[in-house]
Amino acid sequence: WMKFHNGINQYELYGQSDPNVDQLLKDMSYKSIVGLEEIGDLGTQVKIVFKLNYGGRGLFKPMRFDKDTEANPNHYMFDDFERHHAEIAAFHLDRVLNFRRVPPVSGRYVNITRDVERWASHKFRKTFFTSPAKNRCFYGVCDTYCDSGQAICGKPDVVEGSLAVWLPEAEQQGSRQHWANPWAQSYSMKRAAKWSNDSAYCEKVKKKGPYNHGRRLLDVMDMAVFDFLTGNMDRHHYHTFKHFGNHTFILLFDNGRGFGRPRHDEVGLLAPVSQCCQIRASTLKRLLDFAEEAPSLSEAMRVSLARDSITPVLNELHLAALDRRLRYIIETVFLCGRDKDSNWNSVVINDGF
Ligand SMILES: Nc1ncnc2c1ncn2[C@@H]1O[C@H](COP(=O)(O)OP(=O)(O)OP(=O)(O)O)[C@@H](O)[C@H]1O
Ligand SMILES: [Mn+2]
Repeated sequence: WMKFHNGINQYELYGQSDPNVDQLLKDMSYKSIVGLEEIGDLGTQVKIVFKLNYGGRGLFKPMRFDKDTEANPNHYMFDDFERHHAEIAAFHLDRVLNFRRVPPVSGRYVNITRDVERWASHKFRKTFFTSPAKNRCFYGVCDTYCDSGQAICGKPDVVEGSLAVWLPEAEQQGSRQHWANPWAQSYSMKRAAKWSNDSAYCEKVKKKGPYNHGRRLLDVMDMAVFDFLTGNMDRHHYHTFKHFGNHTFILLFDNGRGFGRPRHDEVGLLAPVSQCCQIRASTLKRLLDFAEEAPSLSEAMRVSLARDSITPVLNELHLAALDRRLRYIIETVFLCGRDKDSNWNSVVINDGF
């Protein structure tokens, strides 16, 4: 755990072939839970910070739906539930794409009695009950979805979920800055997002800091590629580590609303790329490699996810969607180059990252 914290640098969360990350993933799946912290104040849905043996800590999001349940198409994104399998798959996708900007996430089986109730405070413990089907359940304390109708239930007391490695605390160089995503989706049922009907939107963003200088705009393009691949519309903000300044990578946690609709491609998520007509050269190369040579993106993901304790994590529909969306991104970039009279130097940017 300490190696992971110490290895975070200005450009990435961990090194390309860091063996410690695989060890960390295993530890998060299997090391004993020795305590917990309740963090109902962190967001709308129930989640728990578990303390593990040997000083580890991780953010647990319990399973609400199995991996084949799709998001309700009549729900706006902000009414969608978080999916633990999306958190796990997003980490693997980020690593397969060589971004290394998502904190490691593992699948984890948790015993509600032994691992949760045992360590729960008085207030938390009052939310535990046995369901009519004789399974052990809890609903926790949080803003919106914490009542007995939305309880998390074990089988009979074991529940599956995702465990994300805890990032360093603010006082240990972990202080994070959060930034509004210029291309955030609309969070209103009545209003369209401001970028969606303004053809000069990108030019306006490009004039403002931190997008007018350095790597940030290209990192936003990478974020769009990533969110389009996962289908996560809930990127209202993004984070950076404060002490690395502005010339640093975008940290991508909170991916639980991805992988909800494998038959649908949310093209609006790619608006930054189609409006700015820019992509980082290393990102495009990575995407082209997956499009043209083996392994395909879906195959690379299948192999990577096979090592998780709750494999397969993604079903075939979600894996196929990754290949389809990958082709769509490449087409979008090619159309940009064509429209700019094949001035590829303004489309594909080699910034050394
Ligand atoms: N791996 C992590 N390490 C440390 N802190 C984290 C980690 N993941 C999340 N957090 C903190 O917990 C907060 C809530 O986490 P997250 O955004 O994943 O949950 P959420 O339920 O989707 O929240 P919201 O409803 O606010 O979007 C984050 O804003 C962040 O401050
Ligand atoms: Mn969220």
